[in-house]
Amino acid sequence: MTIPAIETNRLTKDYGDGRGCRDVTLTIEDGEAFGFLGPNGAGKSTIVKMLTGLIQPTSGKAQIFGYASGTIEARRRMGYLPELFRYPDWLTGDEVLAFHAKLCELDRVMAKRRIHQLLDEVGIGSRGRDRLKGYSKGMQQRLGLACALLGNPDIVFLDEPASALDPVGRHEVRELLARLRSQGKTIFLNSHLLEDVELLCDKVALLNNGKVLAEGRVSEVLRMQSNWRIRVNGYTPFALEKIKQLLGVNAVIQSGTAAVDESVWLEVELEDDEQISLVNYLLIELGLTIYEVGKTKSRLDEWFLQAVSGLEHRGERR
Ligand SMILES: Nc1ncnc2c1ncn2[C@@H]1O[C@H](COP(=O)(O)OP(=O)(O)OP(=O)(O)O)[C@@H](O)[C@H]1O
Repeated sequence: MTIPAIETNRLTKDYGDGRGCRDVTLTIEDGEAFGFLGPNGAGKSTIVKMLTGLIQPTSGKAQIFGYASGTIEARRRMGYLPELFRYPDWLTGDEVLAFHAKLCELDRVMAKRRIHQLLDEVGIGSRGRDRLKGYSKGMQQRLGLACALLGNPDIVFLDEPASALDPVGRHEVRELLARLRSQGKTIFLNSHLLEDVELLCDKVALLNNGKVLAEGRVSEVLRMQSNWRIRVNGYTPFALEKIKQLLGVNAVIQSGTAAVDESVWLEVELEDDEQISLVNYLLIELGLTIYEVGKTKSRLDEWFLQAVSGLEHRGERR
């Protein structure tokens, strides 16, 4: 049996007034990409800090590849990009990385090679020779990511790695994380960018008020919902009835007014993605013209919103 990359058992941090997190039990296997979701203040960073050994749990246990979190053996296996960090702005990117290379005990030749390679991978390149005071927020974030990867860790903890990035930077980080995943690294990703989590992660857990509210494999969560928007011309209520009849109650039109010869949007909730080709076929058979077909939005969004809707949560919207 292989040892899980991360295992927690009733992990608890009590900051007083019910803040922190309670009884969090998780298992993340070696090589899995895990997305940790939750509203602001849910306790995500608190858990990452306990897993990386930056703070001590009030009770419960956490292990990294079988080693107690916070021990040198556990820390040797991990890289960490904190949510909020600041390097001295008089240093250059190269110098920040060289300092971290010393902390990782890389020898000089290896350090030089790794620094060069990582600066390229995170898109900083030759600007590694510039002082940080000239870096944008996005560049500082990429440098943080390079620091986290310097020691070639088996697990990377990433707390909002794309928060300061523009869409291009976000796309690049997504690609970088996908590469890490294909190299067999374990990724623990705290993120509010659900689309990124949906694309990258194997498993997700949703934290609310310090407790795990729901968890599962992303493929299972996504299989639960399949919402599509279809822009059609020639829609009639008869078409809707026919689709409902043939596909069952899960196919519903949520919006769209009947207006022959004008295009309208149909919102269709299906049992699974496989049904969309049948819906398209039926619409064409019924004489409608299809202009556009697409999923409504990140479906992890819907899972998240449904799971937390109606629940109280601390944080900004109290
Ligand atoms: N050092 C601390 N002392 C006291 N309370 C704290 C401390 N750190 C965090 N908290 C509280 O614990 C709760 C969880 O905070 P945490 O930062 O872990 O949430 P989060 O899910 O990471 O939020 P966000 O998505 O906004 O980053 C919050 O109510 C926060 O105010």
